[in-house]
Parts: sequence; C-alpha cells; structure tokens
Amino acid sequence: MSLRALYDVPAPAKLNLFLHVVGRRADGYHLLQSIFVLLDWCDTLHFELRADGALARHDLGAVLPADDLSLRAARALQQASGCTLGADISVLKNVPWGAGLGGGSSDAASTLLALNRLWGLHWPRERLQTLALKLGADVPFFVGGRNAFVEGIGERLTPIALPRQWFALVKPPQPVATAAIFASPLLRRDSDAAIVVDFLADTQLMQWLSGAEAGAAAMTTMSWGRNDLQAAAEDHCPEVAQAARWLEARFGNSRMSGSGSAVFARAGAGDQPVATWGENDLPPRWVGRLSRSLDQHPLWGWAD
Ligand SMILES: C[C@@](CO)(OP(=O)(O)O)[C@H](O)COP(=O)(O)OP(=O)(O)OC[C@H]1O[C@@H](n2ccc(N)nc2=O)[C@H](O)[C@@H]1O
Ligand SMILES: Nc1ncnc2c1ncn2[C@@H]1O[C@H](COP(=O)(O)OP(=O)(O)O)[C@@H](O)[C@H]1O
Repeated sequence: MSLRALYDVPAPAKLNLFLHVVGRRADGYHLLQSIFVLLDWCDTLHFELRADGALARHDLGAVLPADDLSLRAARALQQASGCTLGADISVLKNVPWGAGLGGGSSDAASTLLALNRLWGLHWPRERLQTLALKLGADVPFFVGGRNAFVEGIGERLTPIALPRQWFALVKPPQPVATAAIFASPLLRRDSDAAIVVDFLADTQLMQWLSGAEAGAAAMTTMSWGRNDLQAAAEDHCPEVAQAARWLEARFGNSRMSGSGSAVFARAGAGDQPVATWGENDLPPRWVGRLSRSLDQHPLWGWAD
C-alpha cells in the first residue's frame, strides 16, 4: 500500500563548533571549514499527499515567508523528478530563524527526504544532496544526516563520530541575515590568516573534539578554533556580544553559531548539563535552550 501521509517529521537544528573562512570562490561565495553538529532541538513537519499536483504550506505556529524553504524544496524536487503528485506541508516552527542554527535549511532537507518517500521516488542520498545545494549551502549537510567536518561552501562532508554533548544556546531577539555578514568589511577573507585544517592529521583538534584534551575540562572550554564571522556579526548586532558575555558568566565559554545571532556554550557530556539558568534569568524576549547533540539525524535511513 502506498503512503498517504507522513506526520511528525523532525527537522533538527545544527550548530557550528567552529567556522573558518579559508578562501573565496570566483562567484563570491566563501569557502569554509567547519564542524556541524546536529541538535535535539527540532521543527516538526507534516506531509499529506495531493493527487492534483499542488504544493501548499500551512503554518502551525509562527508565520513563515510565503515562499519558504520547505515549499522551495518541494517545488525543486517535483520539477527535477517530473513527479505529478503534490503535497500539503504543515510546519511547526520551534527553532528560531536568523540564528545560525540552520532551521530553514533543515526544513528544506526534511522536506526532500519526506517527499522522496511519500512520492515513491527512491532517489539515493547523493542525488538529493546535489539538489539540496541549489536550495542553500547548509542543506546537503542535513540531507547527509551525520555530524560532519564540512568544507567547500557546504558540499564536502566528512562524517565524524562525536561524543554526545550538552550545549547551552541563547538567541537574542534581533535576527541576522547571512548575506549581510558575508558582505561585511570586517570579515576576514584572507585565507592565510585563517586556520586551515588538515582534518585527520590535526591531533589537537581530534583531542578537543573527543574531550581528551584536558580530561573532563575540555568539554567546558572552547579552546580550539574560532568563528570567523563573529566579529562582523557583533558589529552588525551588538546583542551577539551581550549573549556571549551572558554565557561566559554561566558556562565559562561561548561561541557564535554560523552567521548568528545565536550563541552557544559547551555544557558537559554527562547525563545532565554542568549548569543551567533560572526562569527569570534570560533578558526579555531572548530564547534560551539546553540542547543535546544527536549521533545522527532522526531521519537517517530514509534515503538509503
Ligand atoms: C554561515 C552558515 C554556516 O553554516 O550558516 P547559517 O548562519 O546560515 O546557519 C552557512 O554557510 C550559510 O549557508 P546558507 O544559510 O544556506 O546560505 P545561503 O542561503 O546559501 O547564502 C546566503 C548568502 O550568503 C553568502 N554566502 C553564503 C555562504 C557562503 N559560504 N558564502 C557566502 O558568501 C552569499 O552572498 C549568499 O547569497
Ligand atoms: N522554513 C523556514 N524556516 C526558517 N526560515 C526560513 C524558512 N524558509 C525561509 N526562511 C528564511 O531563511 C532565513 C534563514 O533561515 P535559517 O535557515 O533558519 O537560517 P539561519 O541558520 O541563518 O538562521 C530566515 O531569515 C527566513 O527569512
């Protein structure tokens, strides 16, 4: 029996443990090196089959842009596959946007994975990833479904095994537009000045990732690498620096994710985070969350 609907499809957020700008392509896109980690903080999507070929989105909470990334992903897959089926897509948005947490990109990836199944297309993962890159630089990572060392603009993925870890995340109210940060005069674009990682050969990085650098303390420091977009984002949005100071005071470390404005701290690898905050501690309208990393995407296996 063919599928009629898929409910409660998760779209997890990500964060960038570090993000180095290591060069620039001829078309102006910046070449990056980063470690992307999946989080247990997710949007939820529902998909219902439509025989008339139409694609429609329904917002179950926050109102999304009319032509949002889930709808664009659905249209791209429909066109590329020549499929005559359509879908009603409902989105319950939990992950803040303009945050550097990749929520919109993850919605797009989960839409590709869900419609591949609902429409019975059986595209392999690599084919979905090629289409995903046309939707956004972060989308292939979410389709890939594994924590990864990421290069290029987001298309070169080396899966890595990381210990499950806690992260404390705060998102000040002001969103940050990715394009504005990459266009900033404050952005370091000199690849000589950036740290270029020879990923597998860098024992210091491997130790830092595995928490072995200084025993348990390594999980609560941010001693390796940096986010090269952070200075530009702090200039554009002073609340980013305020969020970093807020986390430093509670967790002893902080770093911005992606192009911001969310900032995170490592908060331990045990059953519980090493610290937390009280209900009234967050400044007004800030969103805060203690989140655990995932070993793999909840939809892992859907594209095999
Ligand atoms: C910075 C990162 C790191 O994970 O994430 P976010 O902050 O968005 O989560 C990504 O590289 C963002 O990827 P994504 O959000 O998909 O960006 P896109 O929509 O493809 O690009 C928006 C615009 O940013 C600029 N851009 C983007 C990526 C890149 N490597 N170089 C760029 O110069 C381009 O001007 C592009 O038109
Ligand atoms: N489904 C979606 N969820 C969130 N943002 C979306 C979506 N579709 C389009 N967008 C647009 O994409 C922008 C970036 O969203 P997102 O992928 O969450 O990126 P970031 O990681 O930079 O926060 C948003 O500011 C919003 O205007």
